[in-house]
Amino acid sequence: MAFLNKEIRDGDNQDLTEERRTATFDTDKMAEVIYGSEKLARRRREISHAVSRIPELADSRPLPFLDRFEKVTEGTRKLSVLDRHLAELIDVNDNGEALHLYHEVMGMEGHPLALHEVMFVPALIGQASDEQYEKWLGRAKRREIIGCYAQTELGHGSNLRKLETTATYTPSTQEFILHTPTITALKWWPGALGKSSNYAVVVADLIIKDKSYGPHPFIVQLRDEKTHQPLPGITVGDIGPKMAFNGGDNGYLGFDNFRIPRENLLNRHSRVEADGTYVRPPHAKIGHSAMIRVRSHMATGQGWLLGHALTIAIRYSAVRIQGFLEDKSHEVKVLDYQTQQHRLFPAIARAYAFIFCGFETIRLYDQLILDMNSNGNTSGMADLHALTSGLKSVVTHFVGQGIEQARMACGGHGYSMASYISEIYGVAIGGCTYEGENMVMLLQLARYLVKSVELVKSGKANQLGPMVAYLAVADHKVNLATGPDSYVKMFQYISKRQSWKATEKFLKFMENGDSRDVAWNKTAVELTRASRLHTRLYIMETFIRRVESVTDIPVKSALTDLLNLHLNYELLDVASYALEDGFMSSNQMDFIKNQLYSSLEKIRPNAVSLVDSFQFSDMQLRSVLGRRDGHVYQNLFDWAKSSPLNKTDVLPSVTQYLKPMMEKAKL
Ligand SMILES: CC/C=C\C/C=C\C/C=C\C/C=C\C/C=C\C/C=C\CCCCC(=O)SCCNC(=O)CCNC(=O)[C@H](O)C(C)(C)COP(=O)(O)OP(=O)(O)OC[C@H]1O[C@@H](n2cnc3c(N)ncnc32)[C@H](O)[C@@H]1OP(=O)(O)O
Ligand SMILES: Cc1cc2nc3c(=O)[nH]c(=O)nc-3n(C[C@H](O)[C@H](O)[C@H](O)COP(=O)(O)OP(=O)(O)OC[C@H]3O[C@@H](n4cnc5c(N)ncnc54)[C@H](O)[C@@H]3O)c2cc1C
Repeated sequence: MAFLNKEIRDGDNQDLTEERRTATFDTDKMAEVIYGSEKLARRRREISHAVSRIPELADSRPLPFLDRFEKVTEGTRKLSVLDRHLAELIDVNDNGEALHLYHEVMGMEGHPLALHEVMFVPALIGQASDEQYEKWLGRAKRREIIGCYAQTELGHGSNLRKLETTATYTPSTQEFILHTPTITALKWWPGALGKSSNYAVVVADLIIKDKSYGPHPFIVQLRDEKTHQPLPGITVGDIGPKMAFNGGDNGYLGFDNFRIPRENLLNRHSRVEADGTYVRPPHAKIGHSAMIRVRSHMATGQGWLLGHALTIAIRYSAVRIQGFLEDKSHEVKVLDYQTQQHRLFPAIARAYAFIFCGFETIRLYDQLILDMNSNGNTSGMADLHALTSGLKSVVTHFVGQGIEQARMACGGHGYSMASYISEIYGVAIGGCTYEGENMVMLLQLARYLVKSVELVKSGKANQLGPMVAYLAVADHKVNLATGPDSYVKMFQYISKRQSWKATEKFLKFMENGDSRDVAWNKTAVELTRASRLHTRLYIMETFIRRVESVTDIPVKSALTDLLNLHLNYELLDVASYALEDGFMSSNQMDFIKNQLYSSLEKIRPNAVSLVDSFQFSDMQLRSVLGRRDGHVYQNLFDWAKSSPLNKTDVLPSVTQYLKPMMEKAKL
């Protein structure tokens, strides 16, 4: 018999199988929606299956038991095995397949190529001229060279204009001299810089004839291509252990008057002529394109990370039996508790929402690149910068929260590395910092919102882009019972009110004599609130659009339940903004709460199937609690027994220190 949930197998934990039997939709069809196409969803399954038949690609031991050195070695070993099998496993020209293969095999703890694919190659694609393409891109794509993206310094990350590494042009030799003038100018943090990369895109302050032209990207060789030794004038190394990503070698880098040829300034958009004449780019911030790209991809990537943690927590919650409801002779699955559902189901809805929203943002990014490359049109940059700044901040924050709730939802075992949730958490919350610290990026979006409100105030509402048009719309009372559009209208009211209030507060400080920067700082918390609300509205709208476009009726129906939960949960979370001026009534508040509780009940039978639809393999999850077959307890015991501490019954530390202490106490 064919089941709708495709994870059902003989011999699985019965409680989990029972959950899977109640699915109202086909999990393969849901996976098509999650991954955007039938082909990618199917290929993911095929690739996972093919990987499982190559024993060398398996982790040699559970990763939590490896020390840092072993993690780096293990990641590199697997990369070399992958390299031999790449063409048989995937279509190497298909990014979706490649991304899945790397996640499956390499996990999320970092590896030598992590930044090569994510930033080095994209920076070349976005910033290199045709000649530079010719010289570097092929080599990079074939991985003859391995690169990273070295921008952040020990003393500066957020404020790019103050990067201290200099690239001084010398017309007599037609070279740039890269130099690290102070300790704070050391590049610090770049992924895969410390030990793996032999090249980097280095962002440095361009100086010509004593004049600074601000940060520019240069391609720089760091190590000898044969020996891998750092070149003379280069100091490079690993920055040490981190909260997560410990299979990766985030690094430091210093230059001692290191010379590179003039052609190494990535000069698709701006260049320096032989005589030192500077040719400006068409848009001042076009050099930031590699960052915009990663920010555009983050919502989807982070949604998947949240999906990992929830797959573990939901499956485990169906297997974990504890406490009673009505029948005192049978303990229940912890998934039956309303508090457990409230902890986990809204996060499932967010994971789906972030993935869908991310796809839409990636399309906007791809369109911008097309426009820039085909006709030099950079007009979409400001909009996309504002949007992705807000999105990366809101999504990473909520994903962190959601993963932490997933951990707590697994009780004591969630705290064990056997759950693997702490690793997922460490990786995900890195996103709150990298690609722009969240507060800093929220304030970037706020600049855009304030400007938009100022346009409306000065009678130029017709110049507003579509995403902020609501800032000029007159207020109307909303009947929430009429469906998703009414929730959007209520959210628009809240978001608009906050943007206006924050802008007016900011303007008032200036009227009272504060400088723009001081007034901005005094309003900053209110401004970040406006940015969050605007971004949550965008996420809500994209979720609605995606669900409306689904054609498979059972899938659409299950997604509609998730969407309704999302709408009610989101509105409840921000209701105080509309309650304080009476725009929302207390009856409406009760309505939202009741809708939310009834959504939890509706979703309950599909909970396991909604996370199964992510189709993460056991290898990818690396979690004893989240195993597909639900056989948690025996495997937890086996996992614990494999701890290196259990190799002997009596540890040398006991013999050497503990026993003498105990013996002394006896005297
Ligand atoms: C294919 C897969 C891709 C990605 C993977 C995605 C997700 C991963 C998900 C899961 C992870 C799983 C595994 C992880 C594996 C690997 C890890 C992956 C990636 C890690 C990479 C990390 C790399 C880095 O962190 S690189 C360093 C990043 N650094 C920053 O982001 C610095 C932040 N600061 C800034 O960007 C700028 O300083 C600033 C934007 C804050 C200000 O810029 P600037 O000083 O230049 O501007 P101002 O003068 O203040 O403003 C003038 C106006 O210019 C506007 N502006 C600024 N920037 C832009 C822009 N880019 N475009 C357009 N306009 C811009 C600004 O708003 C001002 O406008 P106004 O009109 O005057 O208001
Ligand atoms: C896992 C990881 C991977 C990374 N990979 C790379 C990489 O590959 N390449 C690379 O170049 N870099 C990388 N980075 C560095 C990262 O991009 C920076 O750390 C990040 O941009 C934050 O900058 P910062 O460290 O200077 O933070 P800071 O700016 O020092 O932040 C400290 C505090 O100051 C606040 N703050 C700073 N400025 C303002 C402001 N104007 N207004 C209000 N508050 C402010 C922040 O909100 C924060 O609370 C990585 C970082 C991590 C954690």
